[in-house]
Amino acid sequence: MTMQENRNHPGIPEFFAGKTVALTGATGFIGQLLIEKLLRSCPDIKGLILLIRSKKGKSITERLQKIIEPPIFDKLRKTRPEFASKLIPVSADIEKPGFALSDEDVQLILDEVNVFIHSAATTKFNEHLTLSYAVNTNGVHELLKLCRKIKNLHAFVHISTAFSFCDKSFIGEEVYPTGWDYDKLRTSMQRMSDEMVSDLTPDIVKDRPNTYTLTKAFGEEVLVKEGEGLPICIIRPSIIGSTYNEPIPGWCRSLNGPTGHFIAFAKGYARLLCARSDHYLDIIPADFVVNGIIAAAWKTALSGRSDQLLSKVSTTKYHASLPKNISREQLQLLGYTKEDESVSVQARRKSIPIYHIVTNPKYALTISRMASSMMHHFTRYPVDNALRLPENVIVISNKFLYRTCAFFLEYIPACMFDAGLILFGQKPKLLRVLRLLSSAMTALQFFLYNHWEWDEGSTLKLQREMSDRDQKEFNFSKDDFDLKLFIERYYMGTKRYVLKEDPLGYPAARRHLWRLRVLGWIFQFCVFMITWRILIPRSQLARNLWHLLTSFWSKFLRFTSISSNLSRFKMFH
Ligand SMILES: CCCCCCCCCCCCCCCC(=O)SCCNC(=O)CCNC(=O)[C@H](O)C(C)(C)COP(=O)(O)OP(=O)(O)OC[C@H]1O[C@@H](n2cnc3c(N)ncnc32)[C@H](O)[C@@H]1OP(=O)(O)O
Ligand SMILES: NC(=O)C1=CN([C@@H]2O[C@H](COP(=O)(O)OP(=O)(O)OC[C@H]3O[C@@H](n4cnc5c(N)ncnc54)[C@H](OP(=O)(O)O)[C@@H]3O)[C@@H](O)[C@H]2O)C=CC1
Repeated sequence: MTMQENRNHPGIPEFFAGKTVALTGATGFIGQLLIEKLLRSCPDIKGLILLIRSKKGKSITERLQKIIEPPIFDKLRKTRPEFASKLIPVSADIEKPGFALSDEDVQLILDEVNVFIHSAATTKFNEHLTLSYAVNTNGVHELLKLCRKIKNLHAFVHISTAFSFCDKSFIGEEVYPTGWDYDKLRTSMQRMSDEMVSDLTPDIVKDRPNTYTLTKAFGEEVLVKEGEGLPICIIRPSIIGSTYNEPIPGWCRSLNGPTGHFIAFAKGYARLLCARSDHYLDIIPADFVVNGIIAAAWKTALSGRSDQLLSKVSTTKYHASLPKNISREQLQLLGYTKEDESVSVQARRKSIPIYHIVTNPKYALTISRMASSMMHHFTRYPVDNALRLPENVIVISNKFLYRTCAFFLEYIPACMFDAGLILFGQKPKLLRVLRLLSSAMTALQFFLYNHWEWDEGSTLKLQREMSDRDQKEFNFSKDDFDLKLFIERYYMGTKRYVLKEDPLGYPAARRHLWRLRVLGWIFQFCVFMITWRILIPRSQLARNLWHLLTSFWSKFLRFTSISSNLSRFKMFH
């Protein structure tokens, strides 16, 4: 589809008019934003079928109410108060066969759905492989079975991650082989106990940092191997931050990604970051991701099946490297395969449209610049009740040095603080927070030490193919993107929506910071005096130094009083 041809096609809102969209992951961060954006910017959409599971004793209707509660729906509440009537919740658990959908709900989906967006995933990095596989890999397999039966499906949008192939440093628009036969692996895991799977996980995960990225990569392979004939596309966002502009700037809601660390630094819980300071942190605004997803659905629907393009694609043979600590026989039993793939599978790896929604080094900030820009916000817009004065985030790349510094600068003060809390009859908390942070830091480490670049060809082409109006309404272009402003909004959003602090509470927070600063000076002075008083009776050198200092001090005082008397004398004469 050339740009000119495409301009004659319906625009995005026109395409969605009268269409029904099904969405998994509706309760998630991206799912919630997608619902809002589709209802706001595609007002004639017929409806949204939301696949939700009941959780923690909450029914799906109760959970739907929670989805539309946050302030991101305020605009819609004002302009289209009846918007919720377009939302149809259906009970679906991705971990279960056929999502445990009722017959009526299956029929509703088959009859009504035109666009399917698959956003559900377990995003926890350290999830048990069996559960991660069930949701992130088998979920895709179950969904494709369902989609094949849908009467009028125009597009299936699968949300993956820019890190699904993070074992490579340049990530192209293709689904690389993981080296595993995911189906055989599933069968093997079914025969094993949870402990056995846990023991083997490091060998299975191999060059990847966690089960999340591996099972997401498998999810993409499912699309390659089982999605033939369907109008599929894949979205790969990098680290999703808060919203940049819409529906409100700075919207975020969990500690995922860097948010937890922003809070820890702002509150003064932590001061150190174990990372390569010259590396880029590829954080992308959530509204760019949502707009990219909607635009990709539109484009996929207009382009048709991805395998129509098969003939144009050349094939390459891949040779994935073998895991090291496990024998070849064991590996083959588990499902590791070196078998050659059919030409059609090889071609599909490159023919499924893939959209990288990333900042890429051209627009990203290095970790050290991000840390210093954060520092500026911490003091300008302080958080309430900071524990310690937020100071410059110290980025240390050497892991041993980091641990040593963390012991002195974070753990010892935390122990002292917790001891103080216990003394005043309160529950200790700082050590627990530091332990959580350290677990998060270990989990995120891989992303702070490695460097990636992504091919953005299809994403840029997609932008060019949108009409001027749609480019504005569904913006994900970085042309006018101000990363520093985004980081500021992200931080303010963290404060307002995650910490739930009053945006007008700065004067009190600043006064609190000032008190902390004075307390810090008093503390440093006391520590100095105590150490000194201990040293003076024991060391001649300390005594000499003390005399030197006091004599300098008295000379200085005498000099200033003489010079001020002199100047007074000059004034009067
Ligand atoms: C100045 C520059 C800064 C840069 C700063 C570095 C940022 C570098 C980002 C890289 C990010 C890559 C992102 C890839 C892009 C996707 O594709 S993935 C999608 C994003 N997914 C995530 O971010 C998930 C990350 N989180 C996890 O994997 C797990 O929660 C963790 C961190 C490993 C902890 O797992 P766990 O020990 O099993 O504990 P879990 O039950 O999950 O949580 C326990 C507690 O920790 C808290 N917690 C969870 N996450 C965090 C956190 N990040 N911090 C603090 N506490 C946390 C929870 O709220 C919970 O608190 P309580 O409710 O008990 O009070
Ligand atoms: N956030 C990020 O930084 C990035 C995210 N992504 C991808 O984007 C997508 C959306 O992420 P995000 O919204 O942030 O994730 P969230 O963790 O906020 O949401 C995950 C969603 O998946 C649902 N889900 C998980 N397990 C099941 C299950 N067994 N049955 C039904 N639903 C289930 C959750 O439902 P429930 O509320 O019931 O648990 C929730 O709605 C994911 O595919 C993720 O991999 C990619 C790159 C970065």
